[in-house]
Amino acid sequence: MTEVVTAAQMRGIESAAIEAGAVTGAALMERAGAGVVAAILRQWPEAQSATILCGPGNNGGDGYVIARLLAERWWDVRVLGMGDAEAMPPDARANRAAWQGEVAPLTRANLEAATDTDIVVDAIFGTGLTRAPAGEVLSVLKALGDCAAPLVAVDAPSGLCLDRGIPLAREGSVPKCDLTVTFEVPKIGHFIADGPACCGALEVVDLGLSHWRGKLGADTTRLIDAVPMVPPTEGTPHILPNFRKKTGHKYDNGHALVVSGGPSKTGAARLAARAALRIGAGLVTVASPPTALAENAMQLTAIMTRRCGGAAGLSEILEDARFTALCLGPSLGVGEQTRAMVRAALGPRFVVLDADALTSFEEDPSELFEAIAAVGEPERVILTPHGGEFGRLFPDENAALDAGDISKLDAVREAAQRSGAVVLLKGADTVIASPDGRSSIHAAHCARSVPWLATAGAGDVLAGLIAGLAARSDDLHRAAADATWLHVEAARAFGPGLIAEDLPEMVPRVLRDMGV
Ligand SMILES: NC(=O)C1=CN([C@@H]2O[C@H](COP(=O)(O)OP(=O)(O)OC[C@H]3O[C@@H](n4cnc5c(N)ncnc54)[C@H](O)[C@@H]3O)[C@@H](O)[C@H]2O)[C@H](O)CC1
Ligand SMILES: [K+]
Repeated sequence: MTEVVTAAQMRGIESAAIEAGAVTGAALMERAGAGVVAAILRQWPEAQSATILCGPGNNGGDGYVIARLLAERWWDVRVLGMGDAEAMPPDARANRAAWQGEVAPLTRANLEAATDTDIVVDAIFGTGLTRAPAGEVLSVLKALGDCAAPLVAVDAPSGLCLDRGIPLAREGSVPKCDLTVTFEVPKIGHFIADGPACCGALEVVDLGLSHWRGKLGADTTRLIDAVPMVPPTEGTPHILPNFRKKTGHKYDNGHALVVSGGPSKTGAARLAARAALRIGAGLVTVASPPTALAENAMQLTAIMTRRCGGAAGLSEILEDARFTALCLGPSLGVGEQTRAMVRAALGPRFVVLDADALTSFEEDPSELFEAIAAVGEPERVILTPHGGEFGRLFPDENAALDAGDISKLDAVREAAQRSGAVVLLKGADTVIASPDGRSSIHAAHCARSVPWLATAGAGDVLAGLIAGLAARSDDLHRAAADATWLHVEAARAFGPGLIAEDLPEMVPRVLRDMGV
């Protein structure tokens, strides 16, 4: 998995390399600019003219490099520059001085006059954005949304906070780009909240700063799946998750238990159970209330059924230590009976709590967190809320997230600390955090965008995939990350028209295509 960093971490990586004498800032700026030019030429081979918008810092410096390199290829290049050249940082100033053409002021009027351009390059702000854009530059950022020409962002669409993935100024102030070319390592803001929609396609230029790799610390956020490097590497660069089953007995691949709701509320459990079996749990059993046993049994074959009378019945079933993972919550009903079942479920096995198992603790989330703490074994429980359920369990973190004070990543990290559980907050951007400090982000955007995955029952399937992978795993966070990736891959493999029932059926094809 690729690491993703904050703007501050990126500045640290860059300055450590320069201070160590491994590279000069000027050389980095040249590599950065050349990487953007290569990406533009690859994406728009017919283009011949560009308008480059350069800011007052090193992001602008990259812009002047891009202008020079495109002009050397006989492109018709126009530069709009911001700020006083003398006030720019040294490498940016040098590249501005090396630009032989004119630099017109970066104004909305000058941008709107540039109608005859094939490409617009946004090199206004990158990792150094410290405050909300205002005045003329804000006006320019808003006008960029109306540009007819393709828009390429250097490092970031200007105005986007690279830690939170939200605009630093008011809504509408971050241009929606067609391509964002970032450097060395992608940043968190490229993948969460509004980041993916503003960035468009994302490419990463390797600046050759290898010294930092593997040294960022265990709490560095991981990206589930990788974005293409520039130039593209051989083969598909995505992760090959831990999908291979163990050879041997079916019990060597674990036994997952999925708890069903009552009569006419049983479909969610069967969806989760089928997903768990397809992803490779050795055995899967649906624990069903006696009144729904016939309904479940009539619709299950490879999946077994067990009569389960409430919390006491569940405790009895779980005396069998061969159950290695449990999924509880989908269509279970909200109330004390579900709370009691959650208390019965927590123990020496992986437990996936979803849907009603979460909402049942809305009145007093601390009751759930105390029950999790009482298990005593770390990272045994995962909570898989959508946005609404997250707000019910973690109102403080949710309020700070809504206010834009913290990122989705930080909100989920705090939720993991508060609850003592792995927390997976669903969305087109899914964030997973563990109490041990690990965190992962998955962004289903651009080529991996699957709007048709927003369909009834898809969440039940995700819970089942996690339970199925956890049943034969010793790492719940990893199981959740792999399941999240597979869930999107299955939806991509099916395409539009998908319903939740299709998802487990696509798992074999995805596994086959991966060479599992
Ligand atoms: N990371 C790397 O390895 C490399 C990065 N490069 C590029 O450099 C920028 C970061 O440069 P920096 O000078 O630190 O910051 P910016 O250019 O993003 O902006 C700083 C500049 O802008 C002013 N400023 C900040 N916010 C505002 C605002 N709201 N309104 C007006 N002005 C603002 C601030 O005061 C500074 O003057 C990185 O993104 C890369 O593109 C290297 O070139 C290559 C290696
Ligand atoms: K930019």
